[in-house]
Amino acid sequence: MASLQHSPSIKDAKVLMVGAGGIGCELLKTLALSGFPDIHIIDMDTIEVSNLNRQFLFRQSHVGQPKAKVARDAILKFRPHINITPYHANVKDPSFNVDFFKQFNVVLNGLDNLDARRHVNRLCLAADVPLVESGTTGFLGQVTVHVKGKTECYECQPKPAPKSYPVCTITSTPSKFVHCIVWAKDLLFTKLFGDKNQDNDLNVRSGDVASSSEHADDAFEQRKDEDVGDYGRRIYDHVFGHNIEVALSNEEAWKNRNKPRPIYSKDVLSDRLPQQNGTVDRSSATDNLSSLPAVSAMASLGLKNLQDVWNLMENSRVFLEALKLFLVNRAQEVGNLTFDKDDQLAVEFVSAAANIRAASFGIPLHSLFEAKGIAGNIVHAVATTNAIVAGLIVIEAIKVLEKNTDAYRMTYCLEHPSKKMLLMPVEPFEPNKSCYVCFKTPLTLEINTRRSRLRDFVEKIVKAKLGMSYPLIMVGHALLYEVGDDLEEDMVKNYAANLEKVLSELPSPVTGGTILQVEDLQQEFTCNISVKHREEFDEEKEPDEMVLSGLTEAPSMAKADDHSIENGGSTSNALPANVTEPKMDVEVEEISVGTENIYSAQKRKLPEVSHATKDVVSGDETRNHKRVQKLDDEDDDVVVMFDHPEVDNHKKQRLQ
Ligand SMILES: Nc1ncnc2c1ncn2[C@@H]1O[C@H](COP(=O)(O)OP(=O)(O)OP(=O)(O)O)[C@@H](O)[C@H]1O
Ligand SMILES: [Zn+2]
Repeated sequence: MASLQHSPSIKDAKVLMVGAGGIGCELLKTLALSGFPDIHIIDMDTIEVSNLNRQFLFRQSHVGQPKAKVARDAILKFRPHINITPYHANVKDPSFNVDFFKQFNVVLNGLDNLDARRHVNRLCLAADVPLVESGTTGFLGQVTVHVKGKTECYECQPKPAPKSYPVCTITSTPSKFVHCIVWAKDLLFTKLFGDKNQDNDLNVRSGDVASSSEHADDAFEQRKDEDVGDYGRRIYDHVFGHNIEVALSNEEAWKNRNKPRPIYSKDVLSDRLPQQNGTVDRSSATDNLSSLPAVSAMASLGLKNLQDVWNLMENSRVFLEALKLFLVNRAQEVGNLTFDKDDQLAVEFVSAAANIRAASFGIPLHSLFEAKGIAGNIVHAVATTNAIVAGLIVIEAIKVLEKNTDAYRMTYCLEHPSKKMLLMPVEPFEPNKSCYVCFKTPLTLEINTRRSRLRDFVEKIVKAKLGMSYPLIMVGHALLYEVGDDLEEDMVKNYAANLEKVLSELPSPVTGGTILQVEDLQQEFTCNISVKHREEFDEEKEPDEMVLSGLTEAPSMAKADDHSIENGGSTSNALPANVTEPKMDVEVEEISVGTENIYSAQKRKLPEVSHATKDVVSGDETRNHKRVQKLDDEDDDVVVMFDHPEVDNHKKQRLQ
């Protein structure tokens, strides 16, 4: 340590850390102990109780305070002379522009989402500052080095979309518990407590049956003077009873499938539910009651163990109680809620609804603990992996500062030693010549230029696919659209009018053969898009009526050919927990990282085994490349499957 602290590369270094969560806390500690004198930290979060088990710089008393600032204060207690500058902010904030990034010798990411990672990647490229990128999920982890022109950038390799499911599986023919969870979370929860204007496929589709949507839409509105308890039962009967009956009336759909069973509240629950544990009957809510703090349905009902699998009656009671608590105690949030795995009442509602639906479709029921894991795409964090990854980040950062290019390694942390190795170092890849980010390779967009509006293009392509926040769109020298605070009023009006025009009717028409230049002013990132006019699109397969190709984005692991719904985490792009432990092979399926977690698993050929690897393996190279692969979820449980040389059979392990 002493020798490190005197290393000139460290002594003069100014580094930027993005993210002060699981990896970030470990990283800041390791940087401080290694002698880094000037550290800037950006983190947009405040501390939550659930962070305390592994984000060891934080204590109970810090809950609610900004992570970046508390992390700094904790470090200064034992390294008072270090310069630590905290920013409680989103790294996408415009003040963190290219000039801001240029002041650093290296940027170190400890983030938990793809969006922020892509943003930092682009700023590092624009500012020409090396980036050390990282991520962990459970025991798996990864650290990669990205130096402009020398190694691949963060976006050179495909990042698969979060797992998604065909809409009809979710709405009509669930066969796994995860399908019920997605239905409860993305459709029912959103319909009842979220944005009412959002498209919602909640109602059961049934080919021959005349759509009951008229009836259905009314069903979700609480009627004037309707008691909240009665409303809950009506919703229950509608979604678990009526909708299933509608679905069943389409005989054709059930020829080769097990028929679901309609469930009505009167068959499961007695008319009068006993009040437990002193629960107030809030069905006749008063203003006083609406000021009660957020509550838990299971607590009201005296259900204590998260790991118990509740029966249909218990789930039904939790469902009704949770619905009531939302409407009475959290009325102000209703209409704006999105599912959040850290929102206890939301988890209770979703878990109960998913279980009732599972009961209807003959799918095994699950505990709230398991349901939460599936709904939140949770792979439980392992503090040790974060510590190892943080150490590896610092090792790579030092190599970057010393410009020791040949020594750069991407390192994968594995769950089980293979040939006695838990860490797999690999030489970095060269930049990918077809990368639209670092190689500026043009993209191609198929679109109906006579039907799609500029707004569709901006929302669905520029923002959603290209990850741009402050876009500017040009054809030749003509500006079609831009955002910014300093725009003149008539420009703002022009751009607003352009947004509503179809592409071919813009002042500078966009038609087949047009090259659109799209730029993000903050990221200083430009890409060219070659437009191809296409008349027809497949409603199911291409619902956006736009097909962008040339992106380094892998297809979703689920059937990518179907209109689908994701089981995306609320804030992250974490994979569902079905990531397999690598098998020794000649390929690596790279784990790129999503939350503090890993989100992508792409097959890629490894170059020669790095020297470091050879050393550890004592010469036996050929079998020592790792392959990490994501399985299709054949199981309802959150499982990790291992295919390991030392273990003959696949071994399933439930996540703890
Ligand atoms: N755009 C962003 N700007 C700044 N900080 C970000 C951004 N996106 C994510 N972060 C930060 O990255 C950190 C990631 O840490 P981590 O993966 O441990 O997540 P967490 O939110 O602390 O924990 P968990 O998700 O498990 O509850 C978080 O502290 C989060 O605030
Ligand atoms: Zn690239």
